Amino acid sequence: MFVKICGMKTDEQIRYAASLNYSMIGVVLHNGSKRFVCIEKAKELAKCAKETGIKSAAVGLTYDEVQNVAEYFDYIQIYEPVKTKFPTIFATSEEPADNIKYEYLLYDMSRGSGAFENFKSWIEKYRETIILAGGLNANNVARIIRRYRPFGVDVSSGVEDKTGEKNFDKMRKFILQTMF
Ligand SMILES: O=C(O)c1ccccc1N[C@@H]1O[C@H](COP(=O)(O)O)[C@@H](O)[C@H]1O
Repeated sequence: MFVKICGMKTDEQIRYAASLNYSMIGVVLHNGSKRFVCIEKAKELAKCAKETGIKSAAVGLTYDEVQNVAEYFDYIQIYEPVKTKFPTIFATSEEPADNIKYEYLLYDMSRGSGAFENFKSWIEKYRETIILAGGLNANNVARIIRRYRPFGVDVSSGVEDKTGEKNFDKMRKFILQTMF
């Protein structure tokens, strides 16, 4: 199971995610996010991910938000269907048109809000390739995996504590729930 964790803000968080065998980390460059990091910090975090061997994604709502750091990351994660020269995680809550090109398809209604909503029925067609996100946590992820059998899952709020910081105990419990 592919398991991505989003909203990394420190080297320590990245190293811990790598030690737990998360598949990919995300660094958020959307200015309105509480997980926003500046360009220089994003470059540092991308370097740390490379050192640990974990894959990395620069996350923004638009290509404009990630384009200045894209070359430092393995992927960009964007919510608009633009063609770029970078390997792309296309994030959407609508079924993608056939002409949209991406390396990974991410279903995400939440965009880092932690809100869970039932997944739309069109995702069933993509179950072998899709990554599911939106309000996942250690209490619901195993049920979602059993129900949809997706390629992967992605989490952010569900592994944070009340202050909005990544919680190492929740990170560990989450990934354990994806292994069965
Ligand atoms: O995490 C953010 O702040 C964010 C901002 C802008 C676009 C996407 C963002 N995060 C992505 O949303 C999913 C789901 O988040 P959550 O688990 O419901 O909090 C997350 O995994 C990121 O890929």
